[in-house]
Amino acid sequence: MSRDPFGPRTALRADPLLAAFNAASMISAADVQVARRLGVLAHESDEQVLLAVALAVREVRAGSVCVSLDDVRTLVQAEDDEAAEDDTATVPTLTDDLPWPDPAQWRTALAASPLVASGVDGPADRPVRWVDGRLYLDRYWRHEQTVRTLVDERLRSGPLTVGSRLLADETHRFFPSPGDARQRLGAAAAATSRLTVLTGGPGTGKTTTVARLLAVLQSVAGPDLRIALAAPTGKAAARLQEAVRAQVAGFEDEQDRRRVGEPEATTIHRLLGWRPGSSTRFQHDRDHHLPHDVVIVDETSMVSLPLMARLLEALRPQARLVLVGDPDQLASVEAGAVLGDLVARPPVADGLPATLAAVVPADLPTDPGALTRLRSGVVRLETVHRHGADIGRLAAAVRAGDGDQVLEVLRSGSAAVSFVETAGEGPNQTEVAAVRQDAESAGVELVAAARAGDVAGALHALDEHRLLLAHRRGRAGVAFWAAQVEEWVAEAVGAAPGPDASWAGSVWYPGRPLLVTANDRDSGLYNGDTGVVVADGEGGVLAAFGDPSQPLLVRPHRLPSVETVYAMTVHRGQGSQFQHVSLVLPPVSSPLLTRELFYTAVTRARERVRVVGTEAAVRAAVDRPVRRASGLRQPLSG
Ligand SMILES: Nc1ncnc2c1ncn2[C@@H]1O[C@H](COP(=O)(O)OP(=O)(O)OP(=O)(O)O)[C@@H](O)[C@H]1O
Repeated sequence: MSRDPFGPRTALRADPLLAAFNAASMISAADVQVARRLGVLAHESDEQVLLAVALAVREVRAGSVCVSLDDVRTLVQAEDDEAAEDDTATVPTLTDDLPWPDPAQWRTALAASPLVASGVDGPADRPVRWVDGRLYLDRYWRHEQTVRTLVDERLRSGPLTVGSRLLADETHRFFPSPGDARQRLGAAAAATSRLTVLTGGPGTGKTTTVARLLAVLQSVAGPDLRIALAAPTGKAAARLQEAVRAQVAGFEDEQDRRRVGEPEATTIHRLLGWRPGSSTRFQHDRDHHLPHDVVIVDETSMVSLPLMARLLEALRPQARLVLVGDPDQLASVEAGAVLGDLVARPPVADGLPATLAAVVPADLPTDPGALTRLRSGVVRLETVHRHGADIGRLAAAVRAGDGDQVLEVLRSGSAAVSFVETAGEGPNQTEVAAVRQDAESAGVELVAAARAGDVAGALHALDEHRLLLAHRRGRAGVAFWAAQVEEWVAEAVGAAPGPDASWAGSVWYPGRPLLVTANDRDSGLYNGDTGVVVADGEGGVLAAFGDPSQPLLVRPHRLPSVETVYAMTVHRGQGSQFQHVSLVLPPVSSPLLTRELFYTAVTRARERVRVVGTEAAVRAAVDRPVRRASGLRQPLSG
């Protein structure tokens, strides 16, 4: 990539080695500055060391916990990089042409540097740490060590005592059918282990398992267990609470309903006692434990390494922790992919399969991989209960990284999955016709319901079709496409019978789809919530959010900051589902085009997903799993 030598992305006065990597976009000017400043403080001027530090800073910015020198030449990801927000950013591909230091010399220089603490037991006061071929900013090393140590302690601490017979009866009572084996196993694991990781794709019954698990736990280890439900975002917490309460209300036995009550869910930050002004210190910490006996976290894929470290520290050692999520989705915006790491790491304890064999012997997995993961407390739900087998097949092929299979499903002519194969990198007007049709018909329905004051109808119409993009800006970004959809809808609504001209010019026009962009406790709205402006029947308007059967209604002047949402990024869509999804892929060169992005996007669809782009873009996405470097997946040497 050519670079303006005086532009803001160019590091001035950089040493030749750092300058070469900066010029190739492998490290930013800010990465170079941090490395240089640390070098000055520690009296380190060896350019090889400073380059490694700059790469470590860059990697944390891109979501990794450390930089692995073995993999560094193939590093290409810039998942949530500021620079990658618009679609002019490209994947750096020049890695082999760069003046890489000799690997052996590089390692020797790092191990001997006064800037670097070498090994697990190296000095505690150095800003950078070198362990098993990985270089960490020391703060991230400490977060990782906290997670490793506390997770291992939980897994090694032996089973919790509960009556095996009662547990077997209760798991079978709540998960009665033969097809519920994994859900039974998950519930039994959560009752006996201090750490359970419950994973599965969309619609595999994770939330259902959580709700029934609450009843099982109260029955076998209660009755008055203090249980916390939490999620990384306010929106995810609100959804969890709603889904769990709906499940509990459906329990047949009144005693079960009473035992579980009406659980509240909150954000992890609020659970830990967030202190305004500090993102790292909480009221509950290693010295002031949470009072809960059970903590269940949903959407754990979005939890960063630092936050997971704080949560683990704040738990009482004897409490049960259940982490629920889909590790194949996009990881947290901040560094780390803890859920994925916990699923992939080698087991540190043996006991759980034997404990569970005494409770649910017929439900133990026979597949060796699943049995190995069970030793780390991991139970994966595999059966998809929602309809949409073709979307499931597509998602499975994406997870498996099988580009041929992905294209076969996309081209299969299925009613649920379609592929608009574009001639160029962006779709032309003809290629975009089907997206336009869906966006228009959803928009017309939305406006009609909103004008009629039909809140439930408007909220249903809001989730009818969603256009998802990788980028915020640029030709393949949200800003461009949202304006396009708004224009289409305005034209379609203008042509529809009976438009109501009295709203013309108002920003609060009925049918305006809203995205909340800040948390607001007063109104009960969270960053990421979507809603719609509806007529109140008295000449005014209300904004409606949430569950169509129990909507939250807010007067416009009480709203926190909102945007119009005719399209959104896949990141924004994470945690939500829509009837129909259209995904417009960015160019092959986009660093955001990854397997996780593609998987997250297609699994947002309940009924139908349409992918718009080139075959090359589909293959590139499937071939590029985001590799967030971390040491959690490897055992420590010595
Ligand atoms: N054992 C089961 N038998 C039959 N239906 C089930 C079972 N478990 C869950 N379901 C149903 O499957 C659907 C999806 O379940 P649930 O919402 O719990 O999945 P999930 O994994 O949490 O999905 P998502 O991640 O999309 O929120 C629900 O309609 C639920 O009632």
